[in-house]
Amino acid sequence: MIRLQGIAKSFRLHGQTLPILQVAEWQILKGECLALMGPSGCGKSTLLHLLSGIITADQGEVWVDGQPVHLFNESKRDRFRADYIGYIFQDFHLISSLTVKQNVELILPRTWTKKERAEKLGYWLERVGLADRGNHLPSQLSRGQQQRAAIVRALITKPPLLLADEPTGSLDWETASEMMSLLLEICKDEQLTLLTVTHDRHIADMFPRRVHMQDLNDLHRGVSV
Ligand SMILES: Nc1ncnc2c1ncn2[C@@H]1O[C@H](COP(=O)(O)OP(=O)(O)OP(=O)(O)O)[C@@H](O)[C@H]1O
Repeated sequence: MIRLQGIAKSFRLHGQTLPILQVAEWQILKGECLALMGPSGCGKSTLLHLLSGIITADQGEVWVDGQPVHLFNESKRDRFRADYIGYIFQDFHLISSLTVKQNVELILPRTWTKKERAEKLGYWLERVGLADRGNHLPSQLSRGQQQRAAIVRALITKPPLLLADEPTGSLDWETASEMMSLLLEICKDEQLTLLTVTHDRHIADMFPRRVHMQDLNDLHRGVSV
């Protein structure tokens, strides 16, 4: 599902080049659910941005579900992101003036009929326990409910790859573990691939596979590439 080959990524800052990522080779299989851990600033979000085509590598290959993301220009990467990637953020990124349903409807393909939209929305809101909250504004929901709405928005189109950047970072432990159990259960049922960045050891322990950036990123292993 994901294959990285010979990746190098640096940022230019104040006239200096800061190497951030060097990944010789890495693979995630279709349907795998994986927690990505590592200290602050080690490049976890940068890796997610590379996989979703928000940024490009200086060199190397990024393959997602058979797509050569490294070869795409900006508009093709935008299209790829819309079709292949579901993103879940720490702070939900819901539009505050829109209801839960309206927030989700914004990203639905124009080709979906009105009936299809209503059915899928109904199904997924029910599935995450928000059946009676579709017409509520984000401010009328708890933080856990807001993240559930964000999960529906990320996966309603069944993207092959779900990327979650600290999705439980702003939730209390009980809400966080409930939300993560739900997300893992859904990904298993729907055979979705999930890559989740987390600082939380207990959240990471819920995943069948865990990877530390230190093991992935040659810069942090002191390996010269
Ligand atoms: N656009 C940018 N320009 C310059 N430096 C950047 C840019 N984006 C990220 N960085 C730097 O790259 C490094 C890795 O950032 P990244 O956000 O990937 O880390 P992270 O592991 O996700 O950190 P955290 O756990 O704190 O969120 C940091 O030192 C950061 O300052």
